[in-house]
Amino acid sequence: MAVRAIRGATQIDADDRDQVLEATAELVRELLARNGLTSDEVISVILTATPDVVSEFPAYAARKAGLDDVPLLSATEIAVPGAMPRVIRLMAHVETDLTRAEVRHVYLRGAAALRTDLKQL
Ligand SMILES: C=C(O[C@@H]1C=C(C(=O)O)C=C[C@H]1O)C(=O)O
Repeated sequence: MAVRAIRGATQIDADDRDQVLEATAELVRELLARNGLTSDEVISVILTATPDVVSEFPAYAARKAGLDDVPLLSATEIAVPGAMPRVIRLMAHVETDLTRAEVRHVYLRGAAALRTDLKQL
């Protein structure tokens, strides 16, 4: 069993609380499913939102999505001029037998355009 880091991101259409809740839940769900994980194997998750997203804490959304006993933290992504708007990102540390090469990073919706270099299944 090793500790691995998994990245993910998604994009919402507007800074709307329901969209933050729903898109973050989808991101958490896909991260767990694509990597064969349960919440018991998640050590911690840091979530960021671009500065234009203030309607809800992504960490709250992740807890509501099932990570209820996982340490979570929300933070703001830096405001790089011209960067993609309304993006919620996550970095999860997990315990898994997956090798680093087997880990599936999860880029959903418009955020898929951020990392076209990553293999996605
Ligand atoms: C490209 C992304 O956005 C930014 C760039 C990153 C990178 O180059 O690794 C990571 C997070 C963000 O600061 C991303 O989320 O993957």
